[in-house]
Amino acid sequence: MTLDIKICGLKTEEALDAALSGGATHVGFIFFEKSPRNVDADTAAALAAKARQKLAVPVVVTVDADDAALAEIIATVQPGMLQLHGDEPPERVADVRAKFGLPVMKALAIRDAADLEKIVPYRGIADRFLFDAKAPAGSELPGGNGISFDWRLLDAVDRDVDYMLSGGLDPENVAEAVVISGARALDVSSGVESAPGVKDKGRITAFLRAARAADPQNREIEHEQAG
Ligand SMILES: O=C(O)c1ccccc1N[C@@H]1O[C@H](COP(=O)(O)O)[C@@H](O)[C@H]1O
Repeated sequence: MTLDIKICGLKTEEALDAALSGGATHVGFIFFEKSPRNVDADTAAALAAKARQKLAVPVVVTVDADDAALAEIIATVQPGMLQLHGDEPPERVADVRAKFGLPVMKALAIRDAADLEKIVPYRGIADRFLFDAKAPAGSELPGGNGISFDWRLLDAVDRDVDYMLSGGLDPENVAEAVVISGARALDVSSGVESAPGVKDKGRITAFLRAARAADPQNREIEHEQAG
């Protein structure tokens, strides 16, 4: 399996096209009013439809959203996955999964080894985890802060835990992140922007290229083809 790569916080067709043509497997849409990446449901729906045509998974990102808000967003956008990026407890994740019939990726904030224990009550409930860095004190955003955590911590994660690595990734550090963490899935937002909420298509392309080049699976394939 080659890397899953999610480009998050998309609001424009230009950025979406850069993500899709660079081989993004997932594209994320932020539904959080305080975020500079907040998008309206109709715009996200049009972008999601185009993503689906290219076999990329549209992911709706919410923060402690209630059922009414989720129902409206899901009906309009028709995502393939939900990313719950707030303080949703395991019961709420199970409830959302059951009510909306979509796979759920639960975001967990990581700073040190003890934070990885947060996985335990969600195992068997969340379909996937998203490990993001803890937001800095005073930030209004639970994600999208461009901050990394120590990728070596992920050595301790069981191999059967399906997760995306996020937090402060960018075209310059993603190769190192792949090598150090061993992650099989990546998620990026602010690291492919020219300003908060403004995606940069050159940085999206560079990120995808650098991540794919660092993927040990790709290197194996290239090696087999050469030999
Ligand atoms: O990006 C946002 O504004 C955001 C707002 C609310 C919840 C989650 C958000 N983003 C998620 O955080 C990760 C990490 O972001 P970054 O790469 O460090 O900028 C991002 O990939 C989104 O999934």
